[in-house]
Amino acid sequence: MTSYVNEKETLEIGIIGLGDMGLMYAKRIIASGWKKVNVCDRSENYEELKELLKDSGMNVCQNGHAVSRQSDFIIYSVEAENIDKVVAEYGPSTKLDAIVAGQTSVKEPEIRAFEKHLPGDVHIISCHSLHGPTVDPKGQPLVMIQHRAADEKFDIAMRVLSCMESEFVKLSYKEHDRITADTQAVTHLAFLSMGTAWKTQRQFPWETPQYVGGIENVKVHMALRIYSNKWHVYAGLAIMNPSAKLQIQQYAQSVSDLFKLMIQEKEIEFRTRVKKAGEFVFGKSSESREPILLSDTLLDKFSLSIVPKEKRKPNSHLSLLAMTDCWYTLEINPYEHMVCQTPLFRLWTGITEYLFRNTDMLEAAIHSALYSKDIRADDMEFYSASKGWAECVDIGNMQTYQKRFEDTAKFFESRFDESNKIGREMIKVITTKTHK
Ligand SMILES: NC(=O)C1=CN([C@@H]2O[C@H](COP(=O)(O)OP(=O)(O)OC[C@H]3O[C@@H](n4cnc5c(N)ncnc54)[C@H](OP(=O)(O)O)[C@@H]3O)[C@@H](O)[C@H]2O)C=CC1
Ligand SMILES: O=C(O)C(=O)Cc1ccc(O)cc1
Repeated sequence: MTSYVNEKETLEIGIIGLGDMGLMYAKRIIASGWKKVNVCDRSENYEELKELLKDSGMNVCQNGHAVSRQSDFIIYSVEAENIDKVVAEYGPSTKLDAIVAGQTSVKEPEIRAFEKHLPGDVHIISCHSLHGPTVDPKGQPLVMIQHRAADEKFDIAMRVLSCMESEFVKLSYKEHDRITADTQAVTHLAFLSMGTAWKTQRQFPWETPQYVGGIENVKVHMALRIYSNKWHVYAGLAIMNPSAKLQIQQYAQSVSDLFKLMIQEKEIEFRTRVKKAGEFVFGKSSESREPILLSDTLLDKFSLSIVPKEKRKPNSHLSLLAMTDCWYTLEINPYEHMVCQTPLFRLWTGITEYLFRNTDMLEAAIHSALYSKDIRADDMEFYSASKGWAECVDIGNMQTYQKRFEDTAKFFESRFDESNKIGREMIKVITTKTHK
């Protein structure tokens, strides 16, 4: 990649939407020496942001027109739900020959908005950092989509975004949406369902013996991590991704099929189905790999629980058995998606792999799924929750999603700070010690 003399002094970079991701991008771009960074949020936030960012080196603008008129590389970092409206408003002001990108988590609506509202003489390159704003971007995947852009413009975008020190992954927007439907939308659905099931039971999982220790800690902290974030991020990437519906439906179906076999105690059918799926996903292909996850014992230190470890009870791990069943049914190999892994997907695949590679643990889960009456209630609630979430995504109503999300989030609110601290540490450990 050739870089140009004085490029960092002269190239104007614009960011529209100064929420968590937009601000993180702006700070990193400035920190790596780019001198002209024009930013804005909604006009009504202008005065407040101008004051707040007066020493940041950013040029705070009144609105997206001002950013678009003067910037050579503009990144929209707004809610997926708003992308069409926001691009319709500011897109026509885009500077001639500029590059326009978007940071939304789902690309089909973003690309559609760009094609519809941007002038023909601007370049379209999209991007997506596959991690949240509090995760160190270094080494994390950063998807780059050269949709309608000259190579020379794509090089500029890569030079600017190299400040993230992320791993670039070049994809088309369709590939992006297909992969993230699996890595993100389904993963989130499983954690959302766990949260809803716990809430419906009025149960803090760390106070219950079957959720104590080891990989249970991953379930608890990642579920709470999602619920402590903004609902629109998860709603957008599930509801607006055309590829997500099928995968989400299949996950809910897998939960339902397995649960039915469990309550009928159909051991042979259940066992055969679980083993067949496990062989497909984790059999030959994973034997030669280093396991993704750290040991169950190491994960024990990430606990919110005061229940002693000896009091641990077996768990059916219905959520993980269903994930494997879903991958098998859709013939998805999760390892092929690791190029687009998010920390959550890595942990989710990691605990599923851990269960399937540990014969004793898998046996205990199968036995408990079929015969432990005391966890039936939890599994029943998980089954209903996953069905409810899948229906909610299928119907596609953002307000319903918001209500479901916030209802559960409220139940866990008092533990967010504590859990997020542990969750961040967990992600740091798993990404630094076992990356790639
Ligand atoms: N959070 C995450 O973990 C990740 C998020 N993403 C994606 O990045 C995008 C931004 O997410 P995130 O930063 O978390 O969300 P935020 O809600 O924190 O940020 C979005 C910002 O855009 C602002 N905005 C809305 N309309 C306009 C407008 N017309 N002009 C200027 N600003 C506007 C919003 O204002 P207001 O709040 O008033 O609407 C808000 O400040 C989303 O599409 C998300 O899917 C991608 C990777 C990770
Ligand atoms: O790791 C996850 O899946 C997260 O929950 C964080 C996240 C949310 C949205 C994105 O577009 C990318 C990452």
